[in-house]
Amino acid sequence: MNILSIQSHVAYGHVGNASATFPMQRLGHEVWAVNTVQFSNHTGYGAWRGTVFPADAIREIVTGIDERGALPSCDGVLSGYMGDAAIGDAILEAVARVKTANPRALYCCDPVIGDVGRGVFVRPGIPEFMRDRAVPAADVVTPNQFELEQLAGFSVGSLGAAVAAARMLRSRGPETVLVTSLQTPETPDDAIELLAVDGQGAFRLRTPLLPVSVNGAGDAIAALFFVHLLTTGSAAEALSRAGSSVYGLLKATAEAGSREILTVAAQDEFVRPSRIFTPEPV
Ligand SMILES: Nc1ncnc2c1ncn2[C@@H]1O[C@H](COP(=O)(O)OP(=O)(O)O)[C@@H](O)[C@H]1O
Ligand SMILES: Cc1ncc(COP(=O)(O)O)c(C=O)c1O
Ligand SMILES: [Mg+2]
Repeated sequence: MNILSIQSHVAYGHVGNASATFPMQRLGHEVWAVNTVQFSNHTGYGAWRGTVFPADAIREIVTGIDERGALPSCDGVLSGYMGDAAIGDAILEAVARVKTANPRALYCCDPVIGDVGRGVFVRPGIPEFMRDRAVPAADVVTPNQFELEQLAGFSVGSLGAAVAAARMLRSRGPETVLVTSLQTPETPDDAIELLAVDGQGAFRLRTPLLPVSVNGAGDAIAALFFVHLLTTGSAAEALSRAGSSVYGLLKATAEAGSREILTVAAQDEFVRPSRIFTPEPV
C-alpha cells in the first residue's frame, strides 16, 4: 500500500506522523508523510516550540507528488492533527486529487479535536471543519469518545448511545467508524474499549486499562486500523489487529514508565502482537 499521511510532526516523542508513519512502514507500507506542523514535542506538555505550516505549503508538497505521477498508485489518504483550520481545505483538495487519480482510494480522517481529560485542544474552527466538511468527505473516521460526542452533538453515556452516534456519523458519509478510548458505565473499571461500526454491524474490543496517560496512541491506532482495513477489507479484523498492537505498545510503555509511547522499542507489536484480542459483535 501507498499511504499519503497528512498530519503533525514532532521532533521529540511520538504523535501525529511521528507516531503513525513508522508502524505503517514496519508493516511494509510506503508512507508519503506530509507535515501540517513541525513542533518540538506534543502539546500535551503545555509548552512547545515550532511552526504551523501555511495551507499552501501542504498544497505544494502534494502538487510535487502529483508531478511525479504517483497519485494513481495512492491507496489511501490519512489525516490527523491539522494545526489550523485553513489546512483542512488543503487536505480535502489532496483527497479529491487522489480520488480523481485512483477512484478506489479511501480517505481516513482522524478528527483530532480533543479528549475527555483536556477538552478541546485545537484552534477555533477546527471542530466545525471536522464536523461539517471532513466527516462527510471521509470513508473512515476514528474519533475518540470525546470527539464522537462533539461530532454527533450529544453525549455518549452508554454503549448503545455510542453505536447510535457512530451510526449518525455513518449517515453523513463514512462507511466505517472506529471509536477509541470508549468508557461507559457498562465498561468494567479495569478496562477500556474500542468500537467499530460499519454496514455489516458493530464490534466491540475490550482490553485491560493500563496505568498510562499518553499522547499519540490515537494516531497510531488510526494508522494501523486504516492499513489493516485496506489490506483485509474487514473492520472486525482491522479492529483486532490494531487494538492488539496498540495494547502491546502501551503495555511496554507502562512497564518502562515512559511518558512517550515506545514506538521504536516495541515495534514488534505492530507485526506480531504479544496478545491478540478478539472483537465481539454488539
Ligand atoms: N490507559 C490505557 N490503557 C489501555 N489502552 C489504552 C490506554 N490509553 C489508550 N489506550 C488505547 O489506545 C487507543 C487510542 O487511545 P487514545 O490515546 O485515547 O486516543 P486519542 O489520543 O486519539 O484520544 C484506545 O482506544 C485504547 O485502545
Ligand atoms: C502535535 C500533536 N499532534 C497530534 C496529537 C494527537 O495525539 P493523540 O494521538 O493523543 O490524539 C497531539 C495531542 O496532543 C499533538 O499535540
Ligand atoms: Mg486522537
